[in-house]
Formats: sequence, structure tokens, C-alpha cells
Amino acid sequence: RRCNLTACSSKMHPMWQGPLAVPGGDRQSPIDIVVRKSVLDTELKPLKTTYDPKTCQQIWNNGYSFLVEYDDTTDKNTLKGGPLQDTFRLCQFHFHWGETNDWGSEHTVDRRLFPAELHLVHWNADRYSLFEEAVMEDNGLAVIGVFLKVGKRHEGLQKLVDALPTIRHKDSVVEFTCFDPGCLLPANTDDYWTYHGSLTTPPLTESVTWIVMKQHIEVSHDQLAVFRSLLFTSAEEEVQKSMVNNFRVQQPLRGRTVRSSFT
Ligand SMILES: O=C(O)Cc1ccc(OCc2ccccc2)cc1
Ligand SMILES: [Zn+2]
Repeated sequence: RRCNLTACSSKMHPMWQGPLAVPGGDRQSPIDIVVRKSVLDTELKPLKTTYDPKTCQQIWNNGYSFLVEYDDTTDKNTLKGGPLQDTFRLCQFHFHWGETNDWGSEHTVDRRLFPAELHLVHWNADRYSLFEEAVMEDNGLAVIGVFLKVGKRHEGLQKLVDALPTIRHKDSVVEFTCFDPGCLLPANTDDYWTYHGSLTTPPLTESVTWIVMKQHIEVSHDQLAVFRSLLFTSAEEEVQKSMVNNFRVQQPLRGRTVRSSFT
């Protein structure tokens, strides 16, 4: 069992951009976060993350992004607090990026684009027993979004970057152990925006409490260039397509309020 994007990536064109028809899609993601329209919620607590690097299992190319997957059969990797009432378990993290450093993120802040965005995907283990169940429920998932900027080299990321050439093609998997996803979080995780949205890849279900960090992390130009050396296509396909611009177009807010944990 894998908690991943496979269930849908094989059927879909990797570069769908148009908003797929989602019945009653009034809480779709990603969105532009308009800072001056976000509402301070003093009830929002600090995020509490507990991650165990030893539960890291594999890294693989699913034809849309690359996923680092964790053993989510126990409560070893949890996310609590923030806007959440329940305990959520990390099942995987992945990124979205552009073909140049000028764009690539899914969310924007006052229309500002970042070269990439990290998503740490967690599911509600208090209410559901499997990720696949939780993904269909309106309080099933909590995804932490972290913006990436190009700057100094991210030492913790390098182990992951070094593994990418071994999973260049779609559906390639390699064992990947001992990686602390906490090293990818910004120093300050108390300042974030949160809103109710959806998966940004099919099935686009409206099951996500988004928690978007205000503070970004920095990675080097060269590290990001290795992301772009991945391919959307599998080894046997004759035309190879580089894995870039794997982000969804922004979706209408439809009257939602974005709350902030800070002023
Ligand atoms: O892009 C994001 O981070 C949101 C997102 C989170 C989880 C996700 O999983 C897709 C999936 C759905 C059902 C079964 C297996 C995998 C798809 C998208
Ligand atoms: Zn994502």
C-alpha cells in the first residue's frame, strides 16, 4: 500500500492545467493568498510536528512529482495543533516546481510566485484508518505548504537531491531511509496561513486543511536544477519530457476566508 499520487497520475495527463470539472468545486486549491484579506485567528495554536527519520521508506517518481514516503501504520510521524483538532499522520512529501526560477509554486502570496513549493501530506488518523479513506473526507487531510527560494544550498535536502538521478523516469522507485522531513521546515513554523481546500492533483477532492508557512526555505540553484532533470515519462517512452511546471493553475476563492496565525 502506498499513499501516493499513483492512484490518479497514471490516468491523467501530467500537465493538466485546466480546472477539471469537480462537482460543487467551491473549495479548490491552490489559491492566491491576499495578505491584507487574511483574518487573524488568535485561537490558532502553534503547529506541533513529530517526525521519525527512521520511518522513511522510499523515494519514487510517480510521473507527476517525486514522493518521499513514510511508514504511516503507527503514530511515529504526527502533526497536531495549528488549526487542527485531531492528530494527523505524515504519509509523504513532494514538491511542485517550474522550468525556471521565476515560477513553480502552487500557492502565491499577493500574487508573488516562488520557484517551488513543498507539500507535506498528512491524514487524519483519529478518524480514519487509511490515507485512501481520509483523502475522500472533508477533514481527512492536512497539507503543510512551504515555499522554496533560490539562495544558499540546503544541506538537509542534498541527500534527497543525490537520489533523484536514480529515479529519473516515471514509476522508478528506490529505497530511501533515514530522512528527517523536519529539516525541510522553516525555522519559524508559528506564522502560517490556513484555509480549507483540495488536492491539487486528481481526484482534486476537497479534503485538505491547508497550512501554508509564511517563512520560506532556501535551496541552491543547482539543487533545484536537479529537480528539473527528472522526467514525466517512463523509460520505454520514445519521447522524454522533463518534469517541470508540475503545478496546478490557481482556483477561485469562492468566498472562503484565509486565516492567519500572525499579524
Ligand atoms: O498536491 C498536494 O499536496 C495535495 C495532494 C495530497 C495527496 C494526494 O494524493 C492523491 C491520492 C488520492 C487517492 C489515492 C492515492 C493518492 C494528492 C494531492
Ligand atoms: Zn502537492
